[in-house]
Amino acid sequence: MTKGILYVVSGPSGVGKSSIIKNAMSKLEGFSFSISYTTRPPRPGEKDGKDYFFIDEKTFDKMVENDEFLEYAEVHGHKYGTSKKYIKDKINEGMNIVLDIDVQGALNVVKKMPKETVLIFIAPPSYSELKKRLMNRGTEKEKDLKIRLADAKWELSKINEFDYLIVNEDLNEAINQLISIFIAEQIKTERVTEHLGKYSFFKFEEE
Ligand SMILES: Nc1nc2c(ncn2[C@@H]2O[C@H](COP(=O)(O)OP(=O)(O)O)[C@@H](O)[C@H]2O)c(=O)[nH]1
Ligand SMILES: Nc1ncnc2c1ncn2[C@@H]1O[C@H](COP(=O)(O)OP(=O)(O)O)[C@@H](O)[C@H]1O
Repeated sequence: MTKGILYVVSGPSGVGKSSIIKNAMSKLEGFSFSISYTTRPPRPGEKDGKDYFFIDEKTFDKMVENDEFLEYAEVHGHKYGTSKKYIKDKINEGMNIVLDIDVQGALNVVKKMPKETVLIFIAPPSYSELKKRLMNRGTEKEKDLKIRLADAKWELSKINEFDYLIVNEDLNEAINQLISIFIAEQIKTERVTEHLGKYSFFKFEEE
């Protein structure tokens, strides 16, 4: 069975990660989104089990204790974690997984699963545009907005550790670029040659 690929998408808050991922995934089959656990309160319109699994601090700490996270981190003042079981099961079933996690989480995932992981960074065209998008989204209070913008500086300093960089200026172009990465990674020679059993050309036989 062909193993799935772990596509890890990171970038500052408000850059457009969710918008790009949702759109790209709606156009492809064989991709599954990893729903994280978080202690952050839900925003209006967010649903438990769809956007996140919303849990309290005690439950989160218990999950850490039970080693249930592939990675977890504190981001913008709240805790977030990726389910280890979900990732391992899906990858082994051959499903491609998309993660929307922060930079610390991304760098931890690639350490744990280097062969399966592809790191994709989404950057804003400018810092002022990032600020504008976050303000327009209107989901954060002044204090949380400031934290997210301050954290963006550190996140942007880690771009060079990523395999791909998408600058989200035009949303449609960014979506197409993400889809291109998804597809190109599937046909990398090293991945394809591992699973050539069904193709006869590899045996150089005359038909
Ligand atoms: N390390 C880690 N980061 C996560 C996880 N889930 C979400 N995040 C990140 O946490 C940050 C905050 O996410 P969220 O609260 O949805 O706010 P938003 O980025 O402003 O939409 C983002 O950078 C997410 O990518 C996770 O399981 N692990
Ligand atoms: N290319 C773009 N141009 C203008 N606005 C955008 C673009 N991409 C996303 N947005 C808007 O920016 C805001 C933040 O996007 P979102 O997907 O929530 O970001 P993230 O998941 O990275 O926090 C949303 O209001 C979204 O509609």
